[in-house]
Amino acid sequence: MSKIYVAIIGAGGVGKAFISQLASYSSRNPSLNITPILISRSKTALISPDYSGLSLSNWASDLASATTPPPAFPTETLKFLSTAPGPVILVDNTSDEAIASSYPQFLSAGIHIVTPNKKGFSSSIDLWNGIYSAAKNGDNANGKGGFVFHEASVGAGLPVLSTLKELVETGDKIRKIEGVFSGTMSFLFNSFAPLSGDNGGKGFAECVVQAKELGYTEPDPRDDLNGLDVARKLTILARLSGLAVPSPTSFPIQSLIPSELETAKSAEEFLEGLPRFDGEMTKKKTDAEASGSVIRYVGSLNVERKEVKVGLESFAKSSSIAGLQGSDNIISFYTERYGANPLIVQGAGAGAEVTAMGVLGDLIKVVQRL
Ligand SMILES: NC(=O)C1=CN([C@@H]2O[C@H](COP(=O)(O)OP(=O)(O)OC[C@H]3O[C@@H](n4cnc5c(N)ncnc54)[C@H](OP(=O)(O)O)[C@@H]3O)[C@@H](O)[C@H]2O)C=CC1
Ligand SMILES: N[C@@H](CC=O)C(=O)O
Ligand code: NA
Repeated sequence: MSKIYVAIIGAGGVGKAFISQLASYSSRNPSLNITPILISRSKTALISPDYSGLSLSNWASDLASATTPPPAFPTETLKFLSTAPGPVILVDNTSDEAIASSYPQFLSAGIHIVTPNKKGFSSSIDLWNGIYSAAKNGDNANGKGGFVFHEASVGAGLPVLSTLKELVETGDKIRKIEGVFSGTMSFLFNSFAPLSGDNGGKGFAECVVQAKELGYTEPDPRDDLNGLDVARKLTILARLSGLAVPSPTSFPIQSLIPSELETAKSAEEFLEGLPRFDGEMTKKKTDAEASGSVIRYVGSLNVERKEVKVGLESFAKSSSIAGLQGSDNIISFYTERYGANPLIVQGAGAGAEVTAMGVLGDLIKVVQRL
């Protein structure tokens, strides 16, 4: 079989785990001739200019000592990838909006895209339409377009988008989707406000720092705490359910960022100031406890009523949402076929390894279609 070229942009938490899973997949499937030709971070890159391929054994130390800047995006990168002598899969492991905005160009050039980056699918509806009109698994089925898959953009490696697509494609009607959609928010409230009520004296800000250290948060944790990460995931689910939500800010979102910290100039400045507001979150927690409940950050999409909502709610301790552990997500699909008993997907919704699994799973979907 001819070579399958892979270009990897972003080598942070998810990127590193992805490369290690790809190396293992590639060695278990040598006949596929998986050939990495680009591994880049924001300032440096490893490039194989003659397309012979990069070694995945020492890539981390090679990249750490590299001085070559990444090819300019999109023009130089597009030129390099579109002149490869075989199929190319671009893996975007960043959360960069500018990279996501170029997906239509790459797809139109026949380059396949797999990514956990939500930005392309949850920003303006025009970008969404641009991506799906260029993609082979969109409106460009008979053209030269590349395939695009983004399972890890919602619920990390959990089969959320594949489940939803299959429900829709087989003719079921989605009525409502609801649950916990953020690994960070799940971890925060499961550890700050556990069912037992006793969290060992941890403040909310301390839990946020821990979520960041565990690799659950977005590169800037304010993107989780302001509710936008969950709003983006619901935007993606809404669009796949047939609701053309114009943008992720076109419905109510409850932010957990104290108004005094809205002007913080960096994530570091924000995290430094956050402990001053621990009392506010502790009050919400104790108010809920007084009525035998716990607080959890949830979202819901009511397709029939065209309503999307994102925010904090109180849940009875016996409910499945209150009983989640760690970074677990729980996503309930209420559909015509499933009736009153929803189809439920549950499990870790953040973390490098489970997210990388979703990205590699998408790469395998592309490979199977080549
Ligand atoms: N972490 C998780 O649990 C989950 C993450 N995701 C998504 O996965 C993506 C990656 O997350 P994560 O790995 O945690 O984030 P990190 O911050 O750990 O990594 C991001 C990587 O992207 C690189 N990068 C950023 N901009 C550019 C650019 N313009 N060109 C090249 N490289 C760039 C960074 O470079 P540098 O190293 O130089 O800073 C870094 O290597 C995000 O879109 C996130 O939403 C989705 C589901 C779960
Ligand atoms: N920051 C996100 C990562 C996955 O999308 C989360 O916590 O869920
Ligand atoms: Na997923």
